[in-house]
Amino acid sequence: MERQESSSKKGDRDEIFADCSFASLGLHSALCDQLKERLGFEAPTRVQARTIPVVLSGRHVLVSAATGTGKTIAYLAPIVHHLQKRDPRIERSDGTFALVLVPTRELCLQVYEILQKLLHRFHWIVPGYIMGGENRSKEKARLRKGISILVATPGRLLDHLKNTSSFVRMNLQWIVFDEADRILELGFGKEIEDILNILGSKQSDSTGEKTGASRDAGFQRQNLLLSATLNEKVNHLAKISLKDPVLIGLDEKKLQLHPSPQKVGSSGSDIDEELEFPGKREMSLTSNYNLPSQLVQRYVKVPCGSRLAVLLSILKHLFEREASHKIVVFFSTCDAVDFHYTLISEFVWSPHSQEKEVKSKFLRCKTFRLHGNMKQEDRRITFQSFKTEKSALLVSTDVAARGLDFPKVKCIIQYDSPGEATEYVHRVGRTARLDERGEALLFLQPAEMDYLQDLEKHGVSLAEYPMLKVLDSFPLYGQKLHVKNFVLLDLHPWVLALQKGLELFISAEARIHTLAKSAYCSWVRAFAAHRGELKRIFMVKKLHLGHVAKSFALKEQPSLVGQSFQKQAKKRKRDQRLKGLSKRRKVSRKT
Ligand SMILES: Nc1ncnc2c1ncn2[C@@H]1O[C@H](COP(=O)(O)OP(=O)(O)OP(=O)(O)O)[C@@H](O)[C@H]1O
Repeated sequence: MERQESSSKKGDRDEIFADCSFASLGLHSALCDQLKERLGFEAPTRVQARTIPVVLSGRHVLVSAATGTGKTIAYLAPIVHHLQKRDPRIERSDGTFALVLVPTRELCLQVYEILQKLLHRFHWIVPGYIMGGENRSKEKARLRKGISILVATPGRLLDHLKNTSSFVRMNLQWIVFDEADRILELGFGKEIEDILNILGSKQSDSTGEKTGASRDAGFQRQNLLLSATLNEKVNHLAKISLKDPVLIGLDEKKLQLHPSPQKVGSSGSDIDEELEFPGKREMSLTSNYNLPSQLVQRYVKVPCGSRLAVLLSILKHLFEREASHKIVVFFSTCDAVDFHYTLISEFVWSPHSQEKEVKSKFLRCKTFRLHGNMKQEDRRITFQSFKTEKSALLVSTDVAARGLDFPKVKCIIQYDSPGEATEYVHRVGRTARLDERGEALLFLQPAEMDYLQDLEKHGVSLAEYPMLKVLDSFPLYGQKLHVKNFVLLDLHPWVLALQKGLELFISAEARIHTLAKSAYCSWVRAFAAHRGELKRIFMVKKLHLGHVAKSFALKEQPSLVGQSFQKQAKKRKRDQRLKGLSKRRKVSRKT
C-alpha cells in the first residue's frame, strides 16, 4: 500500500516536473541559485520548462496551464533574468521595466512576495506593488523613487498612469496579465484597453501595428497572458495585446484555427470577439479545462433546508478525522461569509442533551473570513494568517478563488455553486497544488443536478460524496446512528436535531439573527443573478424561500423576508434603469 502510494506520488511528480534544470532553460546561474536557495525550487515544472525559453526569446505568449503548476515563476524568472544581466545595471531612475497585472489585492501581494524572494540577490532591481485600498500618496512616492517590476490591480494602475506624472515608464518592456480572464470578468475590460492605449502597447485590429503613445526604441515590447482557464473573454484582450504569440498549453484538439473570420455571439460586453491574430487566422478557445489529476472531486446533493446542517456536519467530520486540516469554503456573497463565519465561530450545541450548561463549541477549528467588503488591513491579516496556519478554516467569496497559493489546503468546499465552470476550476485549484493531494466538494440542490452535465462538457466529472455514512458516524443522545433506510438527508435524525439546535441558537442571538437575515437576502439576489445557460439550472422560481430561510437557520415565514427582498429587487431594477449600469459589472466587482 505504502509502495503504491509512493509510486503514485512519483507519477504525480513526473506529470508536474520537467526532466531538466533551470539552467538548461537559459536562466542565469545566479538566478538559478536564488530559485533553489530562497524558494527551494530544484527543477522547473513542465509549464515553466515550456514557457521560460519562449519568454527569454522575446516572443509574446499565451499560457493556459492547470492551477498550481507554477505559472508565476514561468513569467517572473525570465524577466528577472533579462533585467539582472543588463549592463550598465538598471537604476531606480529608469522607472518601470515590467508590469504585472492581477485581478485581486491578495494576488498582488502574493506575486510581490515571490518577487522579493527572487530579487534578494539583485538589490538594484526594485519590486513594488500598487493596488486598490492602499494609500495613493505613499504609492506616488514609491513610484517617484522608481519601481523596476511593478505588480498592480488594473483600476489603481490606470489611476496612477493618468495622475502620477513622476511614474516613469518609458523603459517598459513587459506587460503580464496574470489570471487574464478574471481581470476581464471583473469588468476591467475598459481599464485594460485604456492602460494599453496609454502605454502604447495596443495592437491595431488589422495590421498588428501598435497604436497609441510612442515608446522608447531599442527593445521589443513583450506581452504575456496567463490563466488556468482561457475562454472567449480573453479573445479580445489577446487580439489587442499580443503580436504573433506562442501558445502554450493549448493543445491542438482544443484549439480550432479557422481560416476565415467567425465571430462568437455577442454578450453585450466589450470582450466578446473571437481571437484574431495578425495573419488573419482566428482561434476559438473551447474551454476544456486542465485540472490537477490528483484532485478528488465530489458532489453532495442536499435539499435546500438542510444545507447548513449538512455543511457544519461535514466540517465537523473533516476536522475530527484529521488533527490538522486546512479547508476553504466558498460562498456567493460577502453577507453570507459574515454570517457563516460568525455562526461557525460561536455556535454551541450538544447532541446529547438540551441542557444549556453542557453545550460546547460545535466546531473547534480556527476560522478566518475573506471578502471584498472587509477593510484592507483585515484582508491582509486573514491572507497572511491563513497561509501560515497548519489547521484552519477559511470562509470566503470568490476573492480567494484566483491564483492564491495557500500552502497545504486539503479540501475545497463550494457551498454556493460557482456559476461559470471556469470559476469551479479556479476554486478547486486552491487545493492539490503542484503535486499535493486534495479534495473538492460541490454542494448541489436536487433541482440543480444538471450542473454536473455542464461541468462534464468541460471535461470535469464528479463522484457522489457518501453523506449518509458521515451523518451516521455522529452519536446522537449518546448512541451511534445506523439509519440504513433513510434516503433523504433532510429526514436524518442528526440533521433534524442539528437544524433545531441551529434555529434555537440563532433565535436567541439577536446579532447573528440580523446577520442571517442580511445573508438570506443577498444570497437570493446572487442566486437570481445567474446568467445565460445557468439560469436554466439555477432557477429562482424553483426556490422554496421557506427552505432557503431554513438554510440560514431562520424560522421566519418566507413571505416576511421575501417581501423585503422583492422590494429591494424592484429598487435595484429601478436604479439600474436610471443609471444604465450593466448588472453583470455590478454583481461581479463586489466579491
Ligand atoms: N519549480 C518549482 N518547484 C517547486 N515548487 C514550485 C515550483 N514552481 C512553483 N512552485 C510552487 O508551486 C505552487 C504553485 O505555483 P503558482 O502559484 O505559481 O501556480 P499557478 O500555476 O500560478 O496557479 P494558479 O493557476 O492557481 O494561479 C507555489 O506554492 C509555488 O511556490
